[in-house]
Amino acid sequence: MSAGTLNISEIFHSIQGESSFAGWPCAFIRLAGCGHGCIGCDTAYAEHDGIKLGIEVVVQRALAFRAPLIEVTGGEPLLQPAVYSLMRQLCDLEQKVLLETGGFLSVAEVDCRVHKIIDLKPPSSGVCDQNNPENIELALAAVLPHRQNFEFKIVVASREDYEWARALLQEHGLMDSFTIMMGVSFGKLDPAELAEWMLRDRLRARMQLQLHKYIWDPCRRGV
Ligand SMILES: C[S@@+](CC[C@H](N)C(=O)[O-])C[C@H]1O[C@@H](n2cnc3c(N)ncnc32)[C@H](O)[C@@H]1O
Ligand SMILES: Nc1nc2[nH]cc(C(=O)O)c2c(=O)[nH]1
Ligand code: SF4
Ligand SMILES: [Mg+2]
Repeated sequence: MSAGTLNISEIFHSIQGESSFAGWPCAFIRLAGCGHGCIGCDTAYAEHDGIKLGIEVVVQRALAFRAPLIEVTGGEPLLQPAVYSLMRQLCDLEQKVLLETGGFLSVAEVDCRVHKIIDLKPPSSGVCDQNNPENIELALAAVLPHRQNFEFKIVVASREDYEWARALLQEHGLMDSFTIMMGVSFGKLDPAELAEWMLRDRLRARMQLQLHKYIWDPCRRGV
């Protein structure tokens, strides 16, 4: 693909279902392709090739929704070199840009204005050993105001995952400095269980449910 082209799975307008921005109307740019292979990924369809679009077309289609947020997600967006220019151009156009990334690639080259929502994959994902430690280092080294553009998300499917997450968060002191979102792997863990674990431990983290899966059919694409 040429430097200014992106492989796009879908561009859609929905209610932001995840992260500390949940509930806001949001334009989504879902890039195609990943290959990371998380067990339980709910977006396997994005693995397959999408349509090739120039950055300027992607920008115009996203802006056309006139939403307060634009989220770049996937698949794994950071696998495509042109995504960095896309996010920079959206920021230059005064857009509030969110990035959803799987945590295995460094966010070092992402524009500091982008709000980075970085997954920390737990043992049940099967890719726990591929979490990139540089992303925690970058977050801890960041100074205000850019430090507030780091957010971490952990999607748990078991008590083992939860205890792994609690230990990791405590080891790096992440709960003292960053928004930590914790959610359940959809249908695999009762949200009430996670809630009770978090309350009992007085975990300084925020629980999320994937709002869009309660508004629409949980398997529906484009929402
Ligand atoms: C589909 S991924 C795409 C962006 C990026 N590849 C990543 O993993 O963050 C977006 C978010 O959906 C979450 N997710 C994927 N499958 C899920 C599931 N079955 N239940 C709950 N969240 C899920 C991921 O953990 C991630 O936070
Ligand atoms: N409504 C809605 N909100 C989302 N937040 C993150 C999503 C994702 O798939 O990255 C997502 C999604 O797929 N839909
Ligand atoms: S990194 Fe994200 S898109 Fe890729 S398999 Fe994992 S959850 Fe799915
Ligand atoms: Mg999704």
